[in-house]
Amino acid sequence: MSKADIGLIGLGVMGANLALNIAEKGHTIAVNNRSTPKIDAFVEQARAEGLAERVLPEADLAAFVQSVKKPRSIIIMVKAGKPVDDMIEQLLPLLDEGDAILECGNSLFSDTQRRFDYLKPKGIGYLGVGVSGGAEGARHGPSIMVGGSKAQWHDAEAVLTSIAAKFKGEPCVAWLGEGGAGHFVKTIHNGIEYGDMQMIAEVYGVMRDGLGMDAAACAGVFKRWNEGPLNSYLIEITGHVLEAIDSESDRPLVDIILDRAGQKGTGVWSAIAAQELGVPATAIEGAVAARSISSRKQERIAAEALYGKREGKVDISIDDLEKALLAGKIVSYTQGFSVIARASEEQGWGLELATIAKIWRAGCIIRSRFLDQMASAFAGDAATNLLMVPDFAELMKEASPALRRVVATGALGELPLICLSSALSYFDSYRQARGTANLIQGQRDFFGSHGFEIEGRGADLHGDWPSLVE
Ligand SMILES: NC(=O)C1=CN([C@@H]2O[C@H](COP(=O)(O)OP(=O)(O)OC[C@H]3O[C@@H](n4cnc5c(N)ncnc54)[C@H](OP(=O)(O)O)[C@@H]3O)[C@@H](O)[C@H]2O)C=CC1
Ligand SMILES: O=C(CO)[C@H](O)[C@H](O)COP(=O)(O)O
Repeated sequence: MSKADIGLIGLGVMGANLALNIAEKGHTIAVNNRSTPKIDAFVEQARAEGLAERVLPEADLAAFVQSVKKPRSIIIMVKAGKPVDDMIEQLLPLLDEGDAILECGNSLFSDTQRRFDYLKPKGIGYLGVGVSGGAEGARHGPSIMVGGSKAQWHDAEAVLTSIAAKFKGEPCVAWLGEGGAGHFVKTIHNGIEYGDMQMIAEVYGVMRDGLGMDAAACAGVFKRWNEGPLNSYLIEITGHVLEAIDSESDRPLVDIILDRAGQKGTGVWSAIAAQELGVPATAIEGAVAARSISSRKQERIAAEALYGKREGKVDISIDDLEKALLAGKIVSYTQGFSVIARASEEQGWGLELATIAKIWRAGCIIRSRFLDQMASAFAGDAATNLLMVPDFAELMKEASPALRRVVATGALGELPLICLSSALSYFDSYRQARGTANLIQGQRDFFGSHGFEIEGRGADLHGDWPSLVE
């Protein structure tokens, strides 16, 4: 084979599937992986899929780089963090000016920005590319969020567009902004994914523990919901997860999976970014906290023994649960998009919320019917807070009473709804013209002379507080 159109390093779950996708779309691809058995397994897979003639496997990194056409585009799809920096250092002496690295893992956006700045003076282009859709998405069409220099994007555009998911023919890929913009948007995508998953799990908890429904009955509800306004990939797979039976025990698989959620970092990064930007993202924060609580299994066992096991049924309709999920989701997406909008202002990225909603409509884990509505809403309205966009305000007016009933029922029925309840509290705080921070300002001035404002009298005023010293 002559030189490959593009190179890819890291044949794990995502890299292998992305490479097959690229080959399937007619591009020749050189591949490399740290451990060679993965290269052999990949070649076998490519052969089985009739794509071997477009694949150029190279176990030696220098030979791999040499096997790619100049100016080279090299995708890195390895574990995020230090492995990416190590890989860049290994590649640097092998690359020529004008070559580009496309880093497609879940990297922290500030790492991407640092790498971009480090490589620029060396004449090496760097794109930080967020890829979502899991193994299936990578193989058949992911959603792709690109950050970096626009010129570099133009060089990679044809390949990335060819492999991206399509929504009614429109490719779910876009250049979003300079430096770390793509990875920032991917991080918030994952934060929203955390919120969606947690709210779904909470509603499942109400069905299982509060309504006494078995896994099959819950599966039936999620399948039905997937036909309505909640239609989405995550609702769809929830139905499948709930109906799976473990062949060894003949029990629903979900009933024997340990209730301890893993997390690799993007949820936490989303929550940290939101806090640093001063944008409330209570749904994402609640979802991250819920995963952390879930991981403390032994503590929870001890606490249940101390406080007693909750028991008994609650009185809530399936219809209310569906609407509560919809309202919670609106709040969570409102928060996620607000974080993106604020970060864009601070970083000068010029991110377009409508474009982001559009490229999330297919391919990614949070794809849903709802995102199409959101893309139209952002396209037609300057508002960055979805709760103020007329269509979503109508939806919220209709669905929020159900969210309130579900949260109240959960509180009285001792069912944990950390994400749904924080979404409701955000909504109630956001729509309250006169809040309670007046008291906080009074307290701050009392103990620290921090000052407060009185309308018509000006800012930085102080109270004549009593001394508590005896
Ligand atoms: N799985 C998913 O659903 C998604 C994952 N991602 C992100 O994509 C990236 C890859 O994930 P995924 O494919 O799931 O991971 P896997 O665990 O399946 O594969 C990890 C890959 O990284 C390589 N690797 C790890 N450490 C090093 C190192 N120090 N030097 C060189 N290579 C190294 C591994 O090589 P070796 O075989 O030698 O160990 C392997 O090829 C991550 O950033 C992940 O967060 C993004 C979207 C979805
Ligand atoms: O990026 C992804 C999906 O969009 C990955 O699947 C990611 O690993 C999910 O995050 P976590 O492992 O923390 O649940």
